[in-house]
Amino acid sequence: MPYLTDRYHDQNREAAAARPPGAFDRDAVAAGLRARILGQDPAVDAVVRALTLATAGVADPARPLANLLLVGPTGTGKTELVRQVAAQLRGGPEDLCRVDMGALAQEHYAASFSGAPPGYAGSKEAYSVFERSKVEGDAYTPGVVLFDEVEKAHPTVLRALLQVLDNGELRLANGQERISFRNSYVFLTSNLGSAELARRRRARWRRLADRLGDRPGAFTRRLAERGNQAAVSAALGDFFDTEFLNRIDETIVFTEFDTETATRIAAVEIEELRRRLRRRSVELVVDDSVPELIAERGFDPVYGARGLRRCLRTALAEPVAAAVVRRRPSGREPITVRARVVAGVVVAE
Ligand SMILES: Nc1ncnc2c1ncn2[C@@H]1O[C@H](COP(=O)(O)OP(=O)(O)OP(=O)(O)O)[C@@H](O)[C@H]1O
Repeated sequence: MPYLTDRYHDQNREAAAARPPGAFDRDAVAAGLRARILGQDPAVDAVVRALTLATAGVADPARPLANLLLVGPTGTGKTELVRQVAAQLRGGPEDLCRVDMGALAQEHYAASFSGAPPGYAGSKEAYSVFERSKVEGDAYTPGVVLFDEVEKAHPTVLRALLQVLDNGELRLANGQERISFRNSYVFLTSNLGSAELARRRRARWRRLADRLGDRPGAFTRRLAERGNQAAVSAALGDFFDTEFLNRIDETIVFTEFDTETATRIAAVEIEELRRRLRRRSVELVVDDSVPELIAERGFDPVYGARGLRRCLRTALAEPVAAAVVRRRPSGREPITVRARVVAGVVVAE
């Protein structure tokens, strides 16, 4: 007799196949992702391609809707892209099942991936690291699953993950239940190859510095990108079995971004701050010099955009907060705060 959960998943898949046509607006999704993920157009395009293939029903029904491996340096938008996919397809950027594979590096924690075996505490409750509703979605909504820093997981977890990537199912260790990933987009992130990319970048800059004035043209850039792809593939090939890599539909390489992209990201983050303040009746007016200052101070190619947020807090949010409490120690009457750069620091008044 088939498991009840199997029946549920079969129904789930049929229902998913019957999603009303037009529910996925490719252009709107692409524009939404591009507005939030800056300087990584090839990565956004690759994800939109995968979503389109799956929505058109081209994907193998016995596997996840797509298995995508996102690789590249820290702070370049890998996790953020998955969050934005969840925002586009589900209830918001937090509406996804995120599994921190770094936390499953040791064998005794690794067991939580597929739950407790029979006879162990928790086996009846079928606990695992997965939130079923976010993995399985429903008739109109796909699941979104993110396995972060996949290279850090214990080998037993990687073996179980293979099941997920291959059959779109995870049999829980209690032997009685399964979680279906067949209606999910599965994303995996990894920093493998990043050290090599950084080394290549340094070498490139050294060569360029030697030839002062010789700016990289489109051809040189394409050549460098191809070299980056090859460096990442080599690092992945050294670490993962071919068996694992063969189950990935596409490997998407994120690249380090430049100061111009960092300035645009700073502007997006500032917009977010303005929205938060507006909810408290504070209108923040920011001079163009502010995002430039934040990008200049907070951006470091090694840490990507991670430093930007920290810098935004210390360089802009703190003086703005001080201005708000100075001018409006209590109450909620609307005020306008202007922020501009004076002698290298943000002045808010
Ligand atoms: N390309 C980008 N466009 C817009 N914002 C970005 C981009 N990259 C990074 N950010 C910002 O930086 C923060 C950190 O980025 P994110 O978590 O996506 O990094 P990551 O590539 O997943 O790094 P890690 O490998 O360390 O997990 C995000 O919350 C986002 O605000």
